[in-house]
Amino acid sequence: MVRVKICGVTSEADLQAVERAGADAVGIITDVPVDTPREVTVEDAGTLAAAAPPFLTTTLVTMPETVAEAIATADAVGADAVQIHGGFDAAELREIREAVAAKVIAVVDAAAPDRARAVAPAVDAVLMDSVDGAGAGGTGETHDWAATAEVAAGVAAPVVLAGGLTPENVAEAVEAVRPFAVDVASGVERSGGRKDREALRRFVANAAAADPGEDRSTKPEEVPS
Ligand SMILES: O=C(O)c1ccccc1NCC(=O)[C@H](O)[C@H](O)COP(=O)(O)O
Repeated sequence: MVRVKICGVTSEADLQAVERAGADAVGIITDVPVDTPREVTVEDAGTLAAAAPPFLTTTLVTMPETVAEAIATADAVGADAVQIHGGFDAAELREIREAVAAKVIAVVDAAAPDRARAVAPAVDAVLMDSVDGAGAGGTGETHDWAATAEVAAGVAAPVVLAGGLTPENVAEAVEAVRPFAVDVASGVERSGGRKDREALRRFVANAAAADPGEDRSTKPEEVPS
């Protein structure tokens, strides 16, 4: 069953709505050098992460300039996972992963899928996204799902599909890519940074309906090169 992460929650009311809609994970965005209505302060990110109900995985989404900054922000927020935007190489991501008490998710520009193959062994998951020139997400743009499907089938790490997903296209995306999880920010909003309850419910239901229930919780030990 494909997992669902809802990204860019800015209030406790939306956090509860995400959980009630049946999502598996929630993204809390802080310390990003771009203008987005989904960003909260580091302090508020920590408060939101602490307020999440049990069994809803909290994910810090951030764009650090250095390894030290990534570790400091992860420690300050205390989320279950940390999603790292930026051009960190495998060694740097491994250093972050060894230092933080959280799963590490590397964001990869879907237009440059070779980086996914390079960093996958160093992280807990790879998130293939349609990023902007600064490496930020939340663009609302889809990308080449066939190329991302090749990544999902070919790397050992779980692959998360993001970029331009909506309640209307998520089923087609799941069928095309067969990802471990799907992730959405702008596609389930009523206005910037505020989630739409009905869109959340339809997104989760449509993603689940598209998944045949095949077990992708583990990857084969041998993967094609
Ligand atoms: O959503 C943002 O505004 C954002 C800004 C800076 C860094 C990351 C950001 N979002 C990260 C996510 O995980 C989004 O869910 C992902 O990029 C998909 O966004 P969308 O295309 O709007 O569904």
